[in-house]
Amino acid sequence: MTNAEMAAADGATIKSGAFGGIVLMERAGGAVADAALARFAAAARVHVLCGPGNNGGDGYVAARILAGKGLSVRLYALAPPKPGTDAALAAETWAGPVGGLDAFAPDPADLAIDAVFGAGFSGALPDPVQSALARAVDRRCPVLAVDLPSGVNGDTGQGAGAVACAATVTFYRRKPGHLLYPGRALCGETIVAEIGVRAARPTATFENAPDLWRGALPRPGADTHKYARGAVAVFSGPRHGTGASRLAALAAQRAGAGAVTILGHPNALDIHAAHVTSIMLRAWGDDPMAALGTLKGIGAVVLGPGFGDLPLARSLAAAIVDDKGPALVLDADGITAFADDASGLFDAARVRDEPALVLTPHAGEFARLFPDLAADAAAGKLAMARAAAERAGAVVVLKGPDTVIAAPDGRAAVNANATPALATAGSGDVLAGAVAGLAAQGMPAFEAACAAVWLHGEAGRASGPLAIAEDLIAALPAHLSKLV
Ligand SMILES: NC(=O)C1=CN([C@@H]2O[C@H](COP(=O)(O)OP(=O)(O)OC[C@H]3O[C@@H](n4cnc5c(N)ncnc54)[C@H](O)[C@@H]3O)[C@@H](O)[C@H]2O)[C@@H](O)CC1
Ligand SMILES: [K+]
Repeated sequence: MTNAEMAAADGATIKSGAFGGIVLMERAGGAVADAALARFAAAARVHVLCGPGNNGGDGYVAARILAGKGLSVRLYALAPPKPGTDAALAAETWAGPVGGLDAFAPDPADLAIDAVFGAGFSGALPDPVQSALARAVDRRCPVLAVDLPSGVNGDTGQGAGAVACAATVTFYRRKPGHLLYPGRALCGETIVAEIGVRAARPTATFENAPDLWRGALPRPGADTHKYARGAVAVFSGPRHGTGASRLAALAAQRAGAGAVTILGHPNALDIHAAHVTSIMLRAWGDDPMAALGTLKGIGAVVLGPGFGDLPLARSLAAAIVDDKGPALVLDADGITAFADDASGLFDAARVRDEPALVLTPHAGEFARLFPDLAADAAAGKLAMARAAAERAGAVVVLKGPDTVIAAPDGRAAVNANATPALATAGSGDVLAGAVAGLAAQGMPAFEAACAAVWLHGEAGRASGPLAIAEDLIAALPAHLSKLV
């Protein structure tokens, strides 16, 4: 849930009359105290740093509970809570002294609880907070964050001046900032505490996990045949650039597509022929689009990996999207081909009721296609991907350690299972092929992209830190077959 969605859920829960805000705050502070006792019960002293809002309120509650359990607790406030708020009520229950942040002098054997800012934070971290947090790091005192490490924006994960925490206790649902970098790394272990909040309305933001798309995975019936199981076409690069398209084609097969064909210039197909067996090869003459037209029942096309010829990629992609035929996964050179002007492609893509175009840019390619969105870095990766998806009428897979998958209807998922092993040549080609393999089997584009990104992450984990792209392909089926 975004910060605003969480505030709305809090508000609706309180309005429902089940219990007041102070009860939620007692539960939130109680969950923080529980986490502190479970992980840092031996702390010589517990320093609680409180801000002026409800995040600080949670801190006063936690301080009172921990002191009641016999721990040596000190409390420091950036500013007193505003009168009349739940935080002011919570502060009244703290009977001990309140120091200023400058009095905070931690030791390595202590614990610091960061209750300065949470969901209500935006903008820049004030200097006194930044220097207090930096003292905890300098003095090697572990930090337990309430809701978010102070300075991390819950919507974007951006966090200038925030420090890496040992653990973070958040409430009800994680926020995008817990999954997007650098926030994800700054949170440490993230603990989600149920405090009795109930959602006001459904959210459009998800962690990418099988629950989101499992129901849409292809499950072929007994009467199926190879073309009905999903036919994919992959455009090859030139003679000395065939590997990327081969990886995409193999990945499409391993994602379950029943018939995969590589289309290419005859001299490139000679190279493919020496490598592949169950993949079909189709030569194009002067007209690659006509060659595509001769293939049976194509459900998805991959264009871009190792393709090389940008003008040809541009005209092919435009023709495929105009045709309202198969889904198109546009990757790598296919994206770069539209760097100067993608408006025609996007206009044609937006006509479809269901998105049939999938763009899989990394940050650099994204900036080529959407320079204005990329320039507004403060908006964050999630907002960027959402705006791009809406503009392009496409599912946008904005790749990275925290890949965001966004649909034109506003849904977006943040992926969290990737490992550095995926940063290897050909890894993106495998992903593009897996998206196409699933889409060709009739999976809607958003679900297909989410599933492919997740399976790619699992394949990376299973293949270990030294995985190469070929290993990822080999590891795909084990993870997919567990889910169908
Ligand atoms: N009923 C609720 O809404 C609940 C909220 N909870 C806690 O409440 C928190 C959210 O509370 P709030 O909405 O009061 O927000 P916060 O307590 O996160 O921060 C709001 C305060 O910080 C100030 N602030 C924001 N950005 C600043 C900046 N750049 N520089 C200086 N000051 C800045 C604001 O003026 C305001 O005083 C959550 O993170 C969670 O910890 C929990 O107690 C559970 C229940
Ligand atoms: K905090």
